[in-house]
Amino acid sequence: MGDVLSDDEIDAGLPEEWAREGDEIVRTYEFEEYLQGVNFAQMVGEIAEAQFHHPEIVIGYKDVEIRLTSHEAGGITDQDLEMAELIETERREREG
Ligand SMILES: C[C@H](O)[C@H](O)[C@H]1CNC2=NC(N)=NC(=O)C2=N1
Repeated sequence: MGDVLSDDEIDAGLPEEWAREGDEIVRTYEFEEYLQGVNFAQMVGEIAEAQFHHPEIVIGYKDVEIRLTSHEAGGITDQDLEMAELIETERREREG
């Protein structure tokens, strides 16, 4: 578990489309079908288990909100930024 990052480090490392909200980074993904969102949430969960770093996942009708923070560190760390990058990469690969 890394240390909590500075505002500048967070701004520099935040992937495109992600936003910072206090001690969390967040992105909401839109889908055409409900089950596409459910499957996406499963993918995120698998990445989280592999990284042992777990986001909050809120599945809506045709969207999924992902919120990341490092609970033990008490803020945003490299693990959160890395998780966001992994989610982005995996989603791009699956979208083709
Ligand atoms: C005991 C503690 O829950 C574990 O070390 C892991 C599990 N997954 C985690 N996930 C997140 N987001 N933050 C943590 O601090 C964290 N800690």
